[in-house]
Amino acid sequence: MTTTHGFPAATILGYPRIGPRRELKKALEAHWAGRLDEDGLLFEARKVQDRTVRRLVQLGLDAADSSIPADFALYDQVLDTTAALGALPARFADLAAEDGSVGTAAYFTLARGDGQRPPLELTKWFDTNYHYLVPEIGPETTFVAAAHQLAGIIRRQKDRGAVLRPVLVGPVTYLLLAKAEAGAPAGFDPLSRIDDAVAAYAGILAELAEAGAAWVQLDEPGLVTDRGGALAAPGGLVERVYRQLASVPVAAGPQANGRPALLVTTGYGTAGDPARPGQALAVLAAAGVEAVHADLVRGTLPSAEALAALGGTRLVAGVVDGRNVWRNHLPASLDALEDLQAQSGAAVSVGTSTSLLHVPHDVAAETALPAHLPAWLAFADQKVREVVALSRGLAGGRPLIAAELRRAEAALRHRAGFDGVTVPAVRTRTGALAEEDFTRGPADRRAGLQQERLGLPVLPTTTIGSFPQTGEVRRARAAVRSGGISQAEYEQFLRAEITRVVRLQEELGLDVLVHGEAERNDMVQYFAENFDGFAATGQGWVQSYGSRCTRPSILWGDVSRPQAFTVPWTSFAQSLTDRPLKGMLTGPVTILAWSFVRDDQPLAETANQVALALRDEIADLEAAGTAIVQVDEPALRELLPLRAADQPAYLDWSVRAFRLATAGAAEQTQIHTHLCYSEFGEVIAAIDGLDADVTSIEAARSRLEVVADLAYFGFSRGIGPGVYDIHSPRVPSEQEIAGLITAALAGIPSRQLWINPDCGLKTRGYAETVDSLRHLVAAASTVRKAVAVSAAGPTA
Ligand SMILES: Nc1nc2c(c(=O)[nH]1)N[C@@H](CNc1ccc(C(=O)N[C@@H](CCC(=O)N[C@@H](CCC(=O)N[C@@H](CCC(=O)O)C(=O)O)C(=O)O)C(=O)O)cc1)CN2
Ligand code: MET
Ligand SMILES: [Zn+2]
Repeated sequence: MTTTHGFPAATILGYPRIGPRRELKKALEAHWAGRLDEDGLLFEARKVQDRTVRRLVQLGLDAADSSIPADFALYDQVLDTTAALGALPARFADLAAEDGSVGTAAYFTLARGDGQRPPLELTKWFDTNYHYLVPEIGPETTFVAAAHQLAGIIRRQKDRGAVLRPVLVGPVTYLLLAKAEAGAPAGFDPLSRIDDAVAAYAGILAELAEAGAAWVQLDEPGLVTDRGGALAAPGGLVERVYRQLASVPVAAGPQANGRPALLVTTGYGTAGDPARPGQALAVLAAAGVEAVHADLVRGTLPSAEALAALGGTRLVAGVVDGRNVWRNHLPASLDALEDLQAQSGAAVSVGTSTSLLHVPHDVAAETALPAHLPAWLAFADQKVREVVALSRGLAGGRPLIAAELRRAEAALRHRAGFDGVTVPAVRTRTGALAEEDFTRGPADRRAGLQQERLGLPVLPTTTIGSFPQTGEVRRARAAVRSGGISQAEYEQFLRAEITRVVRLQEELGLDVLVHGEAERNDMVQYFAENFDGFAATGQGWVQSYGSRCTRPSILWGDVSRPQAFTVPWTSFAQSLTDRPLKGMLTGPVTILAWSFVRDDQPLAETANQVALALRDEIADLEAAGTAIVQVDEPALRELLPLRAADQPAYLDWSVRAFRLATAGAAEQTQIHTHLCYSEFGEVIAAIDGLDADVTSIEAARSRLEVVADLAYFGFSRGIGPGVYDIHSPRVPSEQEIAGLITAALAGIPSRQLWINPDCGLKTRGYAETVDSLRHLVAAASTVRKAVAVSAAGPTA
């Protein structure tokens, strides 16, 4: 399959790392729990690597021609790059070995902290549900060439007969994703360290060439953002960086004193200036890079002019979607590839739009999907086959893959005409929506009516919804799935669990209670399982961060809600207590963000269908007497387009979908929402636009920075900035929480302020949860007294 420049005709940017049966997840968690030593962990990790190489060869990639990426991060690929560069923040400086390299134990300390030192911060990888560890770069950060782990993998695979292509985050994206290390001078920009970083990358390239790598893949998705895109203009930073890296001659092997050939990838959008598609690729080509990749699913086709400018540089055309699970329309992809080939003059390889990290392993592992669905789908393994087929068709002509083209065409035709894909009743309903369906009465009038109904104290305390999902809860769910216990026994178990959680909250003295969400495997999957138009997978695990995975559901058809499903649990919980208890739903945007969504209609249309399904559930909760309903939107910020120009349209439809879900509620019904996993300062106007009566926001880690943004904006509704960081087992003291509440009161009037944790408690254990909530309630009570005194002060 090797052609000019020695680059393979078919490749993928990356492959799921967690293993088809989550082998790596299990090994990691056993290692962290002390049940598996480091050698045992690395042994398991190598097994997953070897299996990946074997499987990819089976699927049609070539083990000897660099078409298989060495993309084997134990925790996160950005952390791998931090480790290869030895770029440790000062608080972890002692973890580096003498040559600056980072061993396995140190690697996990960076990822997870060690009790005294907080770990690197986790944040969203572009607009996905994958989270990376944020590099912390200061004026003094050292950069070394210490890609020993990666070089070791390349050597070991070479001994086994495979020449793999090592993958690193490229230098520009690495520094764009970094934040300034604490203590750096105000305004310090990590990108100002680019020359030092590039020198280290050059050393890493030499190290990898010596280990036997013929090609190295540098991922530069940062170039598809506004900031990174501007750097890719002709004569800009990107050109300078790659000119420098490419200035060393290509030569692989021990003592070759050269570098591997370079593939620079640009997934998740259009690199460079979106008005000049392909220009950034031409810039990279001019700098001397041997191959460039374009995302042709999210990104735009390069212009003819840009293609002509590629010269001898190979184009890897990312036509197979790395982020969704729909079977590729192979005939259309082949048309696009043939056009590209004709226009560029240079050679075109076939690839994926991004790494396949975002999709599950294999459709064939699914045994319980509805019968019509498997033929419409492509998970990672099927996508590899698509890439290989397209590359054969491109090189050898259509007749060579006639059968594949026919099957793809037939599957897509079947999908387009299938019953549940277009449900007239659903269409009629969305077609008849009017402006009033998106609007409630004035917020201040609602607030008055709600307070009359609820009679809450000032600074009311509540939690975000879930209580710890203990092993017992998960085991009960696994048991009912496998038939070990009956449905009735499972429900009995859940009622006992709910009763315990309600009693605990009463004992703690919380003002607004929750039922604890014990019946939910995941806050999105649970809803998908109860809506029509969705399917859930059995083995479709996708890495979210570190060892944590989710099974995104597949939204394949028109969505509706056949019957109430949260009402029985909420009503049962409410029947146990006189305090108000929140109904708990996941919002439309988050349901879309964390599922694989149909690609045959605009997201906005699908969002309205999901919103109406939720609206029906809210109506049933109200009918059952529920006074407060929370509709979580933790992923509102996640789907925000990477380019500022695309953001207003997104914020418009996403906010409207939330309003459609909630605006049917009576004015006396208090609507809450919850947001987390992001900085929210920049979308406060949209949060205000949600028109929820009360909004809880993650804030504890940033010491309530969001309060200043809220005050500046003049946010006028109920607001609960988190005062307890639930992402760590640490128990905050009463004084610490009281301090945060007092700080919040500096920007938020007491009548608006709610007291709550940052997020749900499902990942925590009971011991720390109970102590922390005790401190939270006590702190609220102390500050409440102070507020009452000062309010009474002047007039008394
Ligand atoms: N969808 C989604 N995306 C999200 C979040 C989220 O909560 N949901 N939170 C943010 C952070 N991401 C996260 C992602 C996953 C987890 C997480 O805890 N995942 C669990 C799985 C949760 C789950 O689906 N559990 C199922 C299945 C659990 C399971 O593995 N069961 C065993 C058997 C049970 C046993 O014996 O323990 C099996 O099937 O093999 C259940 O409870 O029913 C894990 O990786 O371990 C946490 C945060 C952002 N994105
Ligand atoms: N209600 C949900 C919970 O408490 C909200 C989580 S946001 C990721 O778990
Ligand atoms: Zn949350």
